[in-house]
Amino acid sequence: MIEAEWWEYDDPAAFAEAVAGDVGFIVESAVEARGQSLIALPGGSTPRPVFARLAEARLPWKKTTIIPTDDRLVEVQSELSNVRLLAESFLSTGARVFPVATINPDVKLAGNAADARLQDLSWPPDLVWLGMGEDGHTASIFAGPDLDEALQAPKSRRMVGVRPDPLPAEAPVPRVTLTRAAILSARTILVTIAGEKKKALLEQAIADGAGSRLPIGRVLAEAEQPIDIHWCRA
Ligand SMILES: O=C(O)[C@H](O)[C@@H](O)[C@H](O)[C@H](O)COP(=O)(O)O
Repeated sequence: MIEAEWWEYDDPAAFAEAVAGDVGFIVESAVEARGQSLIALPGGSTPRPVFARLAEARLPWKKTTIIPTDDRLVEVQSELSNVRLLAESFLSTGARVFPVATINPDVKLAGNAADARLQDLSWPPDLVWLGMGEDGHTASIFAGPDLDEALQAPKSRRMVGVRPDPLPAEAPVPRVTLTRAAILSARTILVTIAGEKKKALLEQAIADGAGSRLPIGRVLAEAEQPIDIHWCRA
């Protein structure tokens, strides 16, 4: 049974402030305990106001590495690039923003390259922060041909390449994504969603757990750590 703790907000500003505060606490605690922090941040639109607040916080950024939970296989200057948003949001803080995507027509090779890059990092992440799509995907773990590989990858495998089918309308490109094992290795897992529809979907995924038809339910079902869910009504 997934142990989920829900935090609910009516006001987007309160949501952004609370999540930025939690992430900042994780970064500070990690640097205090281990001299460095590694956080994995999601793409999408929900996190953007949080990134803006977080980047203003006085944190040990120079001892912090930021990776995308997943990224699209596009040029870094593309609007679709997650690492581009992370660089725009956090490079000015002095944090290291660590790209994982390479342009490769063979998504499996792109996945191998991304995994090799992450093998160079001190693991596990102090935080994996996830969003969720209206189809229940999380990171770039989608239902479809690559789901089992992302779910069943061994603990040593940190990223895989995927080509969702159908390609998601908001970013119809192949991707690399953290595997379930990599997500669950995190010291802390945090999920942010907005709107009633996604709340109901995530509640169902959590209730269904390993039997969920939604990727996020399958990912979180094996979690041993409690999952903090921040939901903004608006
Ligand atoms: O690369 C991505 O698109 C994200 O990692 C993805 O998993 C995102 O978190 C969800 O699609 C939710 O996106 P919104 O926050 O925009 O709803």
